[in-house]
Amino acid sequence: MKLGCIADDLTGATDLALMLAREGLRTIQTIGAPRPELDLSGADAVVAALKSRTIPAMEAIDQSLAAAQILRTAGAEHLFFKYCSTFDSTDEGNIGPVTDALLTFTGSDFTLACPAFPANGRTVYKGHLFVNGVPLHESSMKDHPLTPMRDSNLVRVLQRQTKRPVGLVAYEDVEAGPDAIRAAFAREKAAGHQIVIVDALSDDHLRAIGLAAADLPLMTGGSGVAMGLPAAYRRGERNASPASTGFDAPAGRSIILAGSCSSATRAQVKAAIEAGIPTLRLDALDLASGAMTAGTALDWLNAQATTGPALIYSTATPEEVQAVQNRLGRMNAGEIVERTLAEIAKALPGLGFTRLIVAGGETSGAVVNALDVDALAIGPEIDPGVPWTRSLAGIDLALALKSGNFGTPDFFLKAWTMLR
Ligand SMILES: Nc1ncnc2c1ncn2[C@@H]1O[C@H](COP(=O)(O)OP(=O)(O)OP(=O)(O)O)[C@@H](O)[C@H]1O
Ligand SMILES: O=C(O)[C@@H](O)C(=O)CO
Repeated sequence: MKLGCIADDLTGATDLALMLAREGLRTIQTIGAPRPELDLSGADAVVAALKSRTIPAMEAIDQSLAAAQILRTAGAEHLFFKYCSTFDSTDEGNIGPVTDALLTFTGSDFTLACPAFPANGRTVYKGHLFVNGVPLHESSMKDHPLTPMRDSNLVRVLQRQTKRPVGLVAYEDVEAGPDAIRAAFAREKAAGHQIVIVDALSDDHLRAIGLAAADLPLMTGGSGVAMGLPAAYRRGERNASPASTGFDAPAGRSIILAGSCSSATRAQVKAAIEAGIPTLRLDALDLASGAMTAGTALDWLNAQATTGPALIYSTATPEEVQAVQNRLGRMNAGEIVERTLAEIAKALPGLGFTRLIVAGGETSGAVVNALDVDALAIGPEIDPGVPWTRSLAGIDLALALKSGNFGTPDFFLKAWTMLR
């Protein structure tokens, strides 16, 4: 196995697995660290999806190291730590602490950190992260329910999370190509920097970074910076991207579960409502008081006559989320909603639902754990960063696990048309 990847959330893992598969690596995604009985012998890359983005840093380190050990034992030559393209984290971590621990694990003292993903509007320039052209701290990420991002300067953000000195490889070096990037790595290393934020504004930049960094024992970043790795492993030869074609899915009913409150998900919920999809809104305060339960939602679902997809969502505006968090606390509010969506998900196969779209990384983690899904085969891309997937064992399900901020407004409507 060339590459063992540790992703800090589920939709992030799917995003990375899609990138690697699309660029030509035989890729398997596992939920949690791979179980020993899973046959990984045919895989060039394995992406282990943790749910470690917002847990205490020590726990994130323990889980990441455990996954790293299993991947290494399974033959992984290099490791990749995947986090969000919007660098979701707090001053307590977990990007810095997990990177530190994985550097120590790999016995190395240098890596890069690059969340850029231009296809989804994430670019890094002079160390500053932009989301669709807007500095991170002015984007909707400033209001994220769990990891509000209030500083766009990633050198500063990461330096608050690690004692290892953080440097920058800026646009000029990246633009000049792989050799210049390698020289910049050497320069930064000589200056004592152990982690470098790397600028990237385009896919060409990402491919150049991939070529320059493919030999590092550890890479960290969004899925974008993995784009060049498969070609680097093939020594520069490009892979023809498979066309997005139909995907065989188990027969059954379709449902959308949305726990993401991102602006993209809000637009997708709005479009679904406007298109007349049956919808049920979960109110976080009602869930907390017990006035509404998973049972309420399941009763509603049973009462739906339509054969088309239904939507259950807790998606709310930043003001509504703030009000809920003031009453319940940030993590507690998130957990109450996640627990309810997980409880609903657990009952879905019994009601004949086999085709699911889930919006939100934390939400997807909760839902897929509830459904006992172990590993996923990666299917075609619905939108950049979001593939259809199919469970590899256990209950046969087609799953589209959508990162909060990904997808066009009609995502909840159009994704179904790819299923056969
Ligand atoms: N109405 C609400 N009030 C408060 N918290 C909520 C509400 N709805 C959802 N949440 C919580 O907000 C968090 C959203 O995180 P999640 O990772 O699912 O979405 P996201 O951050 O938009 O997606 P991604 O991580 O893929 O970028 C979850 O913990 C969820 O339970
Ligand atoms: O990198 C991203 O933006 C996504 O893959 C993600 O991690 C969202 O949770």
